[in-house]
Amino acid sequence: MSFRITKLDGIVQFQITRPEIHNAVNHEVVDGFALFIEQLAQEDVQFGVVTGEGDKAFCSGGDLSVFHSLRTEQQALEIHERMATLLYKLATQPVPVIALVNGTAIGGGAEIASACDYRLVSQHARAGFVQGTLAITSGWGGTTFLQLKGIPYDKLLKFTTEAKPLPADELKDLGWATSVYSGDKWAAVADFVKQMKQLHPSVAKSYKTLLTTELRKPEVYERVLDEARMCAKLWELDAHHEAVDRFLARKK
Ligand SMILES: CC[C@H](C(=O)O)C(=O)SCCNC(=O)CCNC(=O)[C@H](O)C(C)(C)COP(=O)(O)OP(=O)(O)OC[C@H]1O[C@@H](n2cnc3c(N)ncnc32)[C@H](O)[C@@H]1OP(=O)(O)O
Repeated sequence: MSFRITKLDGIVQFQITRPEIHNAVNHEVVDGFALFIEQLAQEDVQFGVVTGEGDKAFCSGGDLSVFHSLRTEQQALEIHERMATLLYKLATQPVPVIALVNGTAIGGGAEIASACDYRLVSQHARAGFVQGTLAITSGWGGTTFLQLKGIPYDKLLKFTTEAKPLPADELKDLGWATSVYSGDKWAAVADFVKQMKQLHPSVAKSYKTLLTTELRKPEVYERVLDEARMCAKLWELDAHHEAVDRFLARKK
């Protein structure tokens, strides 16, 4: 199985369990995300956590060996619209979700973390929208989420266009990392939620609902779908397919 969902003490955890390929997202992980979002709707759930197995990678984005078989704009649009819709649902459902960025978060992996409410980033982790190195753009809503969450326009434009992973301290300066931790990731989560968990679950859910009023407007979901459409349009071009070919052939 490419993911694991566990529930303990009011916290539902979603872990990508593909450490051998830096927790890249395949179709099974996408299906797992849909299940995770369903489980967040249970009455006794206070927080969600998304993380990657191991200590090297949170998620390295779409699995290039799987998604490389998608050649046309229409073929790419299907998976991008599905993932963008799931991340929009994650961002707008009432339960606060923590991205426990235990390692490299790049491409769609950085978009997944961007859709979460908090980003708890390991001191050794790096994160970036590297899609540009493959001649495409973010396609799962990540840029829209970050703009709506208040990352300054010029900083966000540079962060996306440079397509370069940043270290934890720069992610904090950017306003992407909520906080930076060192040591055990689960202890970091426990410490982060300690005070909030002492209050009635309705408090955290109500404040998230209040603060996502803008995000929940229909025109924002349309913007997220436009982001998927933009990526799919670039996906079809030779520049993208040649870049992925180079990545997959680099060790041969
Ligand atoms: C809208 C989202 C968008 C989309 O899906 O359309 C994307 O997310 S595009 C994909 C963006 N992600 C990438 O471009 C990352 C590609 N991977 C890397 O740059 C590196 O693997 C890195 C930096 C994650 C780790 O580098 P390192 O040198 O430490 O390790 P290796 O490169 O040797 O990786 C080990 C092993 O994992 C495979 N791998 C890693 N990431 C992916 C991936 N995203 N898809 C498929 N396979 C991946 C890598 O090929 C190695 O496999 P091996 O068989 O050992 O060569």
